[in-house]
Amino acid sequence: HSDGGADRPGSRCARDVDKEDGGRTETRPEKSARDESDPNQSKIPSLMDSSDSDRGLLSPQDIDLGDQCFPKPKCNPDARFRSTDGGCNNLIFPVWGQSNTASTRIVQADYSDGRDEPRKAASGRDLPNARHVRTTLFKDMDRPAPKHNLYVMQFGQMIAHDTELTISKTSSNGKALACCNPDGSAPEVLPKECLKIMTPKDDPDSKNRCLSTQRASDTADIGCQIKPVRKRIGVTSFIDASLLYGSDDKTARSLRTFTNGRLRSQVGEDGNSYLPNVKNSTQSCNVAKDNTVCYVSGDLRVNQHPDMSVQTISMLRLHNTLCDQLKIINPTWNDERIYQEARRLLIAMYQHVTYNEFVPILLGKDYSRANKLLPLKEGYDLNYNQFLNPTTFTSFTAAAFRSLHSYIQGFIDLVSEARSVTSKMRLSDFYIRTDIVQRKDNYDSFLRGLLTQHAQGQDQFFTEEVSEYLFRIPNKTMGLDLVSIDIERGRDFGLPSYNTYRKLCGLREAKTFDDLTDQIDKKNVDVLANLYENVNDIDYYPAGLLEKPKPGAILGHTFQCIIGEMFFRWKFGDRFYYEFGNQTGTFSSDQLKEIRKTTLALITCMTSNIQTVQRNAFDVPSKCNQLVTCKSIPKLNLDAWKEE
Ligand code: HEM
Ligand SMILES: [Ca+2]
Repeated sequence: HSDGGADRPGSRCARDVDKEDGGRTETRPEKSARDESDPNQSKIPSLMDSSDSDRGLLSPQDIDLGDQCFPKPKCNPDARFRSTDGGCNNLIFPVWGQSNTASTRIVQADYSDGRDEPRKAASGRDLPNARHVRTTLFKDMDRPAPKHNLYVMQFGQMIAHDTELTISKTSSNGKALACCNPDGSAPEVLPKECLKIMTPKDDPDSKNRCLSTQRASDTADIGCQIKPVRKRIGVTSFIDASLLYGSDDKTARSLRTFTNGRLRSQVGEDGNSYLPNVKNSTQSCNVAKDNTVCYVSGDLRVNQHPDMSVQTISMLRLHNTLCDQLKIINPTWNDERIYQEARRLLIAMYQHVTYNEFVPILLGKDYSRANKLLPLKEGYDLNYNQFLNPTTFTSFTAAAFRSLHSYIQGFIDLVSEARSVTSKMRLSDFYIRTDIVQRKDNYDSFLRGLLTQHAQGQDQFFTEEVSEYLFRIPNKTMGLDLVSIDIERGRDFGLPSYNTYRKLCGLREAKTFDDLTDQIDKKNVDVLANLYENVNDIDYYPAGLLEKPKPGAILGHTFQCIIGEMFFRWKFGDRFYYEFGNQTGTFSSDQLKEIRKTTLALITCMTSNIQTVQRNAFDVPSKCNQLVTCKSIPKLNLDAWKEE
């Protein structure tokens, strides 16, 4: 394949707007794309005309219905730092975004019994088998993203883990619930707390293979009788690095050294620092010995695969580096002060990369700008909105954001400083086995791989490493199917059908299958018409994935709209968002100026031994995005943190 048009040898490189001239030059590579006529410019729901009540937005009372299931925390309105569990971020609705509460919705749930039973077809029959939908529509094809690297995937997964953790249902005696037999076969009768993902009977390859997993725990499981149920959420909703620091005080304390603000770490053979080891590796990782390397951090998914660990270790090193620098600048600061200041700065840097570099890739730069998602170039943003609920909502987490599972590569490159691939790692050989991360210089090689290897494209193809071999254990040939889980998870979460999201996002309601061809290729519409009885039956996740990407974006209309809405709420609904003025957590204007220098390239250089990096660290290196030395990447001057 070839790279994106602007990168062709001989063509002039488009000037990089944000990182080189402060955004004042308006010559953008997407300009021609933007000019293509798009009759349905999508807007995020929060910015749409609120008099258009037919779109199905949940009423304000319904939005915080879940709050009544949880005690209100007592708040200190003057606190300068975020709480660990996210509570009290909103001083009127202090439960919003707090961990161990419930996720919210923006449209009404669709459960067949109005309470918690998965949706049915309009006819009253069962919806099509999720595995059948998956194998029909979402096969494996090597179609790399033209320009974006695997870091886009990895950074996205970090945000996913930062903002949502589904809690699994347990059996009625509170014990862990097994949905499949130990040998991987399907039980005679599936427990009712399990997702109904069956292998079709006529599928010879997967006879009696069990693809089920637990349903998500909800408010009824903790004795709160609201209807429809809300799904529980195990982490803080905010983009606040809870995956590094923890989402509750006990976890947060267990990760600290209580000396000079630093987080606990272990030193690898190469003399660099890594996340600390979990006590019994065999319980948390798929390894034979208790002392094998296997990590702990603020989120228990840290060992899901090596790149997830690498990403979290990068955050750990950033925190500890900031602590060391702040200590030198302010020698009198105690442990608590350094910890909180470093945490606050790290979150600000991470939010800046998120809104300045990551969000425009997903949603398109023009769309991001038009919907107020891009950071300001200077000065404070004064648009904190205390009535905007930042709690992670279900259509985002159970459908739209998961579509990035399409970006996953099945074989992960380890790459040398000269940018040659030194080895390829099969993803399913390393699920929950991260002990290779700190062998030799693998950490740097994984990181260079994230920077250099193309992601898979955002399309209807998924690597079988996730759709056939998810969590495959060594020596076993089969695994789970993440895409079937995603489809069935949407039903578990009570997501209404695709048509609801079309309306919400300003598209015409489809009365017939043919009406879908405004967003979805006719060929795929025909497949949908074969799978589903009625146009109102179609699940949101598969249909959203089939939508044609919007100009300059990697997502189609309704995923752009839903993901846009979520990032809008995480920004304007987060009182501690780094650009806000007039808040208790506001940075000084000198500090804000420094924070805005942050780039993913800088963070990468600060947290590794990599010598060279491309400036646009979410794009593969190319003629227009050449490797430069880390020394030449602009740095933050922390003198702005010196206290008189
Ligand atoms: C190798 C990479 C990845 C693997 C192996 C992976 C695997 C998984 C698994 C096993 C789940 C739980 C599924 C369920 O039971 O419902 C999940 C959930 C999820 N994933 Fe991924 N994922 C990866 C990357 C990503 C990326 C790149 C994104 C987005 C940018 C993402 C977004 C999500 C979201 C939002 C959830 C729901 C979280 C929750 O509800 O707890 N994942 N993923
Ligand atoms: Ca969080």
